Amino acid sequence: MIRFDHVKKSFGENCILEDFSLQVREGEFLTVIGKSGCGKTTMLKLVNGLLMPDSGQIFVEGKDLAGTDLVALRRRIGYVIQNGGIFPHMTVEKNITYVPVISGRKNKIENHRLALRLLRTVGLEEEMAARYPSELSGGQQQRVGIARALAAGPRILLMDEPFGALDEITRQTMQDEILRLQKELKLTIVFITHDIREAMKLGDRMLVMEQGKVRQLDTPEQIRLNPADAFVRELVKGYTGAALAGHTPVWGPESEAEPPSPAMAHSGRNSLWEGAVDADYK
Ligand SMILES: Nc1ncnc2c1ncn2[C@@H]1O[C@H](COP(=O)(O)OP(=O)(O)OP(=O)(O)O)[C@@H](O)[C@H]1O
Repeated sequence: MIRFDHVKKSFGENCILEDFSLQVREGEFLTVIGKSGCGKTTMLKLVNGLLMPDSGQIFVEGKDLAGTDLVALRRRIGYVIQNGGIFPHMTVEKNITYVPVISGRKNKIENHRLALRLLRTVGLEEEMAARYPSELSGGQQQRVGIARALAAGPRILLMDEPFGALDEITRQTMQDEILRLQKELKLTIVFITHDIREAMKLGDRMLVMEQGKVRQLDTPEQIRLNPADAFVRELVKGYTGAALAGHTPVWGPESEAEPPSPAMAHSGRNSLWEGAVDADYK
């Protein structure tokens, strides 16, 4: 479904991905974990053409992105970020139908029905369609973000720390919901997280990244049982320890657990994405 072939991506002098190769299978749930700044978001943005590689090739659904209409591609691929990335000045319904509308689907009755159906799909009441994002809880906003990403009927969903800002109970509910949606809609999902337990729970396979390189790509079970090196072992040790102690280690500001190294702590950089999303679809 997604293939990176020897991809290189730099920002100026700063090489972020070098000789990066990866295949994501159709219908797979791939979780991606690694230190802050190791290139996870860069990798994700390369999939929907928000960034282009310096060299190497990227294929989505078998097509080389180099020869693809990137605007059309972005509208076809669902994209969910922390806090949902929904537009505060639009009602929930307008948010959800945003991509269909800018893609030319102007029938108001059909769009209204679509919004109500998607609200039900993500477990929200239909009466929320008329509300503004400020009138929703964080978890509800995240659901609206997912509903919006699903509006164009994507086969691929890219999720960048979507549940990072949620409390533990809401986060677990959302994790179960996204697993249900993935099976129901047969989605291929690439999901970035800083939470090792989330990565283990959701992923059919897990990609552990370090400095723009694949450290290990395998099932959560194999990664737990056979960590490829000391870096992965450290990561898994955090998971096992936390599981025994009964809490989730989150490499973020809200974490009670120490991250494996200070650099592992999350920078919270995703908030920079807010407001940029509108442009991303155009
Ligand atoms: N548009 C840009 N211009 C210049 N440098 C960038 C740009 N986008 C990202 N970077 C740099 O590239 C590196 C990788 O960033 P990226 O966002 O991919 O990391 P990440 O692994 O997703 O981090 P985090 O977990 O903190 O979100 C960082 O050093 C970042 O500062």
